[in-house]
Amino acid sequence: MNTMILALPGAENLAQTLASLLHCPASMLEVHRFPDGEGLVRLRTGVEGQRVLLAAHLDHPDEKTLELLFAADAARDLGAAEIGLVAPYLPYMRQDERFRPGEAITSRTYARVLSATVDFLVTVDPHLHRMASLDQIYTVRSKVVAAAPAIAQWLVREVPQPLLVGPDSESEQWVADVAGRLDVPYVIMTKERRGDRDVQVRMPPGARCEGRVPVLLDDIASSGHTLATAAEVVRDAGWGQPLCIAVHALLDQAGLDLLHRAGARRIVSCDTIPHPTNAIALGPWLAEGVRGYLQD
Ligand SMILES: O=P(O)(O)OC[C@H]1O[C@@H](O)[C@H](O)[C@@H]1O
Repeated sequence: MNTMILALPGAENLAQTLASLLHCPASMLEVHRFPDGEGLVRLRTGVEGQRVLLAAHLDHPDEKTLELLFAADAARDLGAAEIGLVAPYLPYMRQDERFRPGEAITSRTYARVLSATVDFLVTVDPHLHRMASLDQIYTVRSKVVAAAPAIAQWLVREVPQPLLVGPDSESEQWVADVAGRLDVPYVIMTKERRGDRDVQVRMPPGARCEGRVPVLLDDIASSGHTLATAAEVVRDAGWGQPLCIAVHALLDQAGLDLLHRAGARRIVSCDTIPHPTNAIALGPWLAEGVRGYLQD
């Protein structure tokens, strides 16, 4: 079966990277906005009998998900044989519980919608905290690509003697993976979240830096408060200015300013979302993740 990549708006670079690594054509989705804000999508090339890989950056998901649903439905309607989604950042994974009475469990709802839309999904380090795997909420085949190998390779090149630091218990899965690949020590802090922009982070008793460069690593930087508070704790401990790494950089300029004010020596991210901090390219790992679905 022939495969083609269909880029949603903003994912043109991702689509071109995948197209060149997977040796298949890429096409850009056309989106027209009517004066009232409604959108109309149009596929510029035929898809009949083909496997269509939708490439999408799903930060700001409320704006982008409808375009994705319309594109997938149009492709299906126009005869696509199979539809896959390559979304390096999978949104709505954090609200996996009803924390207060009456709240929606949006991770489940979002998973149901995407599972009804595509045949398979490839993503990078989804925020699996209380869940063991995506299969608990996604009913389509899914492949999780780990950012850890790329982050470890980047650190080997850029930071001679790192000490990996996770700002909270959730981060240990990613921090331990990277530290294990580099054979370096790591420390996991404890975090208490009191609100969207109000967190308290504590260093575990007895933690030592031993002359290494502290590297704060988290899966998501959203408001930036988790990494900024952790950076302050690192500096208060006398460990110097930390390097901050996020797999998924959602933060805006105010978040970046917050991190700089907290004393981050440098802020870098993987390219799961286009962002000024992007330094770690995941294209080859994503392409490898997709290859498993291109057997016929
Ligand atoms: O503190 P901000 O940047 O807003 O949010 C990011 C944090 O919230 C958690 O779910 C993530 O794993 C990360 O630790």
